[in-house]
Amino acid sequence: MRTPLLTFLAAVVLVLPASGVLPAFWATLLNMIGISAIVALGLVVLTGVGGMTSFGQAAFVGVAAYCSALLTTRYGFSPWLALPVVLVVTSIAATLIGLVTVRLSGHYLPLGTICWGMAVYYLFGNLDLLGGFNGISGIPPVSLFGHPLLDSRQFWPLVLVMLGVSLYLTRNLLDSRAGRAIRALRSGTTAAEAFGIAPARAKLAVFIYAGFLAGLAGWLFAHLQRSVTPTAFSLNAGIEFLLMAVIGGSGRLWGAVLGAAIVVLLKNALQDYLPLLFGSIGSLEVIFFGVVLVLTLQKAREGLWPVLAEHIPQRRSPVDEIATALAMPVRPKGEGPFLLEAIGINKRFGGLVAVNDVSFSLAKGEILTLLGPNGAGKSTTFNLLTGVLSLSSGEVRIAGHSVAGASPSQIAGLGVARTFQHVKLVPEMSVLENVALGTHLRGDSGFLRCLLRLDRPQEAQLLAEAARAIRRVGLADRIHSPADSLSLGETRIVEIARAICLAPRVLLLDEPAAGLRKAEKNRLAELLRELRAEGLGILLVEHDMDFVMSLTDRIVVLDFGTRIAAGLPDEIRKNPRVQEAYLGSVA
Ligand SMILES: Nc1ncnc2c1ncn2[C@@H]1O[C@H](COP(=O)(O)OP(=O)(O)OP(=O)(O)O)[C@@H](O)[C@H]1O
Repeated sequence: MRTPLLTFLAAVVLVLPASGVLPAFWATLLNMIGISAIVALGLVVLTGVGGMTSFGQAAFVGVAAYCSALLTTRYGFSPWLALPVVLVVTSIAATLIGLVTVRLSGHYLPLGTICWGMAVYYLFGNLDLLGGFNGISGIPPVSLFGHPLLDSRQFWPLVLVMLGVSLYLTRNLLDSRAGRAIRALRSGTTAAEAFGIAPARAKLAVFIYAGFLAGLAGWLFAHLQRSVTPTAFSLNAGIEFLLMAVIGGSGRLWGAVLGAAIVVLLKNALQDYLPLLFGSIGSLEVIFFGVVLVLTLQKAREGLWPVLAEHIPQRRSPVDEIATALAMPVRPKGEGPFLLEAIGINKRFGGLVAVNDVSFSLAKGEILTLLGPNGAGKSTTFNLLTGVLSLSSGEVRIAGHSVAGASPSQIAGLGVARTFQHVKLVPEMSVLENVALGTHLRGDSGFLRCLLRLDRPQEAQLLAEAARAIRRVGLADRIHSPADSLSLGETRIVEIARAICLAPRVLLLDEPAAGLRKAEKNRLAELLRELRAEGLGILLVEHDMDFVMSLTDRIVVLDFGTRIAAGLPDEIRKNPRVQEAYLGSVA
């Protein structure tokens, strides 16, 4: 039922305008919706998924439109020949601007995009080569099979095909290893980096992709309008594009199309009717859009598409259970008897010494616990071992190799996986997708391969590996649940499954039993014993003494950042200094 209906609708949308039945005015509106939706799609990925708010996308549309206008009017290029040049030029412009922009964070990022959005607009208006504020006219039409697309009705199928291609590529991207990496960045970079994702590279790639889509839209715009002026690419236009993504649903593909349709149609209606009500006061629609934006953010924070999508049955592709297992990662061979060594490590925060000359080592097939009262320096030690914090002095060695100055991604690459005291999952991603982030370093499908869907065999392997880890930790019935629907205990277990997916040699678990019920703790202890038997070294921070004492091989106790004791569980239990500092305080 669904497929014939969709086919019928698609045929109507494609054929009706092109057949000439639809008035040219409506065909023009359809074209503007399609072109705007392509720009908004870029913003769906950049802002909605990647968390980078940009008010400046209209500048890239303008760069592309002016580039095509120049090439076709001055240098005799055909529009089709100009297209690849336009896309390359826009992507280069996005790379150069992106290199500066993606380093910004917080409110500096949107402010930065406003600045370069305005700068590019004034550049268009002031360059004689580009015709100043009069722009460039006489742009030739695009021809298809020898027929020039002179009329907006003839142009529509071209816009529709380009929109379809953009939707297809973007869908491929989001449903892939590269897409997961981008989605992980929205909840901060710490967890993403811990699994080998390089945030700066992922952000730049998204920025260029959004610029590329804006470039495609700019080319279409130039050859639909057949003239370009700076006004079409002003900051106002940039704000409208962002509005489309937000109103439609900034993280959703179809939200871009819905948002573009709403904003284009509303703008057209407002420009017709507001002057009748208020006289010819200019740009009143901007105020109206402001009100719509505030209402959307209050009533449907995720935009309107998710509200509609609730009524559309979701199709979920099953995990390919028989996908071949991933190869074990090739890592530098271990030197010496220990997987992990902390040698006299220190961390100072201003005048506070959080970790003071602490040393310990972790062997293969061993569980070592770091004990200590609140504020003793355990989490800081974890962050020093994993490269999240830099050492004030001392040395960390992984499998005998010093990791001085290494980033969290590089340390993860050496086989160190971790969980977090404050769970760091991506709330809107499913358990499967969250756990699959742990496989990131075990795949190599890049941005382009993912865009073109050439990553399918490897993607099936990555997802199958994630599904195996989820089954192993006992959460198979929650595999497709969104992470934000889980209990605290379940989220901790999901973090462990994600860590296992890295195929680690060293596993660092920060309070894994917090929030777990008795039966869940027993299952977790069983799992950790299994992992130890497989040769992993496990470093544990945990306050639950029964859990620790039944499981751990050795204990190191910290107090005020200093190591006050180390030994077997029984020795630690009897140590008076420990009882005073820690066990005494919890007894
Ligand atoms: N980024 C930071 N800047 C300044 N001080 C910090 C920072 N991170 C931790 N500290 C301080 O370092 C000390 C050790 O903190 P840490 O979180 O490592 O303790 P912990 O043993 O993990 O405690 P808990 O069990 O409560 O998590 C504390 O006094 C804390 O306030």
